[in-house]
Amino acid sequence: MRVHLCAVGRLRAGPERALTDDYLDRFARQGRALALGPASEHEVEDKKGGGMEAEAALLTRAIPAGALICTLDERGQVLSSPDFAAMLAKWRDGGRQDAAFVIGGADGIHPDLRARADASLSFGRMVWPHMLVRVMLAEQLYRAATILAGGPYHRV
Ligand SMILES: C[S@@+](CC[C@H](N)C(=O)[O-])C[C@H]1O[C@@H](n2cnc3c(N)ncnc32)[C@H](O)[C@@H]1O
Repeated sequence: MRVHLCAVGRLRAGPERALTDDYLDRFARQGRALALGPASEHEVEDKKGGGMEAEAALLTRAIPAGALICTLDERGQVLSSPDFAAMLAKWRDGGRQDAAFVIGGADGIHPDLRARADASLSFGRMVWPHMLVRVMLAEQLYRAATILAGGPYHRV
């Protein structure tokens, strides 16, 4: 199952870019034997100030047809890392080719796009900057792959 990170905003060169690249590389390597990944990033930007609605249209275009959709949202479900790994494995085993993780912009994700999602994942009730959410998601994807592979990275 291919993984897509569909995000509002560009991660420019800097610590968040370096960390995201590192974790997504590790995820690609670890996930290969698990039929998970690689993960690709799709960054969208609405330069006309169209707000959440315009961003939702761009995000919808970035999500591959037929993909399972997981929004990143502080109002979403808080999962343990093993539970997140189990969700990924279930999605992979369900036979869909693509899973899209959607990260919103400053105003969040439009309610219509949130309503279409198959899952909504929260990294706690605090609001994080979208760049950090991308880093954390990349790390959790890598961690999930190590959990599914039975590797030593994740310790309970
Ligand atoms: C700066 S936040 C915008 C928050 C916005 N006020 C809202 O109502 O969603 C940008 C994006 O980061 C992600 N995000 C921020 N905090 C999060 C959290 N605790 N859990 C999951 N995703 C989060 C969401 O995708 C959000 O759309």
